[in-house]
Amino acid sequence: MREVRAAFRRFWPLTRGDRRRLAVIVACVVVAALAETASILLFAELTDHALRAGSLAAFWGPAGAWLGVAVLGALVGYLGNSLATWTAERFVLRLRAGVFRHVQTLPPHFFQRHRRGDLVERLTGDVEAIEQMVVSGVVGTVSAAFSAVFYAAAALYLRWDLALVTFVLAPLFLLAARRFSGRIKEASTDERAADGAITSVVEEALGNVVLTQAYNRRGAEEARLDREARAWMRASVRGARLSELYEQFVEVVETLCVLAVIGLGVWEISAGRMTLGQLLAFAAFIGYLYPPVRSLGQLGLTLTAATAGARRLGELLDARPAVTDPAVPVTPGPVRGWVAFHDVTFRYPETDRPALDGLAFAARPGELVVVTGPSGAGKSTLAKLLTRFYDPAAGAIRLDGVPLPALGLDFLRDQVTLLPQETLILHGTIRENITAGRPGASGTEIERAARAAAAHAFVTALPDGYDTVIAPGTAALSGGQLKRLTIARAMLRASPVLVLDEPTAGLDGIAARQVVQPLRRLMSGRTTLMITHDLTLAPDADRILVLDGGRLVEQGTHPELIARGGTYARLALTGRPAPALPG
Ligand SMILES: Nc1ncnc2c1ncn2[C@@H]1O[C@H](COP(=O)(O)OP(=O)(O)OP(=O)(O)O)[C@@H](O)[C@H]1O
Repeated sequence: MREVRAAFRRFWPLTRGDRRRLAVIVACVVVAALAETASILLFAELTDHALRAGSLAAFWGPAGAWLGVAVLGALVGYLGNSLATWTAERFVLRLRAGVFRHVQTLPPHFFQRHRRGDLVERLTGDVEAIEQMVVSGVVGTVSAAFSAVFYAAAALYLRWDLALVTFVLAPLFLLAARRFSGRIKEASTDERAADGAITSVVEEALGNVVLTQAYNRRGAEEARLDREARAWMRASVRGARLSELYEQFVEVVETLCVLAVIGLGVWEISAGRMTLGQLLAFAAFIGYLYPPVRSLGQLGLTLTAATAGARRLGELLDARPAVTDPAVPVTPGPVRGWVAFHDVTFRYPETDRPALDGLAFAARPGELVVVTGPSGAGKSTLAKLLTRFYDPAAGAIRLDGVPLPALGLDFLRDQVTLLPQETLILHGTIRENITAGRPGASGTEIERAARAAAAHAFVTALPDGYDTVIAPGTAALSGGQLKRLTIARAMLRASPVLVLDEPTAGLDGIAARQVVQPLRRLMSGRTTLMITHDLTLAPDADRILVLDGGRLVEQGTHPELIARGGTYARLALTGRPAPALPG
């Protein structure tokens, strides 16, 4: 119950803006319950005055009133339910948008540590589970509570002594619900986790379809899905069985209660202390009273099941972004592109070895700095720090003399364009893919960027030209062509600093050569940090940094470093790092 309260406290504020609507829903629910109560009392009147007496004259009055009450109940029922659905969906919309907004700010290591399918499940299934608790849960509780109170009051009004007997039995339902809730929660936690695992397996298998087929791993993937699907099936069947068991148990208890009332009633009628109409109405109230009491018990079960989703969503919301915007960002004039690393040390969360250790260098506006070194040296980490995915643990990074954390994040990322290792393609047209660099760019600007990226010719050769729809993993274009589209996208950005992470990675010799000219055009006039193992462009560099184990081990121009005969010379000549020294 403590967990339910905590989850409720966390997510209830999201109903702000809809509270008045919730009040209207509650009012509708109350009026509907009142109408139901009135119709049962009218039924008693009809039985006693019209039916038993066989009097048509006594029929019209209560019949008309009953019809009126039924129409009123139908109207408010419709209004209340429509409003409740609308409010519940709005809640889901708001919650999902909020969680999605938060997830988008999380650092790269968060996404490496969580399976994507599981995150998808949290943003879909778990979000809906919380709605069940917060909106539908509240409306359901209020509706059940008011109905129970009205029916109980009417039963007391008809026969207080009989009513008290039936009330004594009501807590049985709540006791039963309590007994079942722990086990149902366990089953639904397992079910939610298994849902996430299934989505992950399907997502991963579809993403890796080439590996699956080429290495004959279809059987293994099917077995993986089967394992997760069976876990889901077990949890789902267990949950359904428990709910069904609870339902049936409650059904029997309810029958017992109704029989007890009828038995007592027959006795009362035989003694002349009760009319048939009263007994029928009384039995109807009992029949009506137990379902809301039962749903109050059931609600406890729904709530405990929803806390499983709330906990999973809470984990997402509790993950903190690695960097935040400054309260009052510095807004410098036009950035020229001075980049300086001052003794920068950085360690990824939960690792003990620094990925960068005391790194210091500077780049002047328009300079090309090539960063090379063996795998795992910290090169990509340097790119992540300059684009501020993380802040250094020690030291500082400055852009035009301003420490990066003092600049607004959006501003910084407008100044520093990152071309990451992977060719990132959006689902959309080629035009949309290029304009992602600068939304609102004109057709002429797009074409100019595409020409500079040597992409215009192959794009216009496509039947749909710039309107060709492409998607991640598309086969419509080659790896080199897609790379040139991403260069065109970067070209559109008027940013003074450029970070290229392995721009020729994954391209063969010819494709790599085809991107060299576009890259030169892209780099011209911009301060560029090019991270690469491919040293084709190294002779153009104003400076080459050689990293190893997170440290800067050599620095200089191509001829200087070749003459020195160290790590760089070995990398340039053999493409391989120097062998590690023994000891
Ligand atoms: N998200 C992460 N969590 C923990 N450690 C990480 C993470 N990313 C990188 N590392 C570690 O940091 C070190 C530097 O990694 P980095 O990716 O910067 O190397 P790199 O020089 O770019 O390598 P490569 O040339 O293979 O791309 C490595 O030891 C790596 O294992």
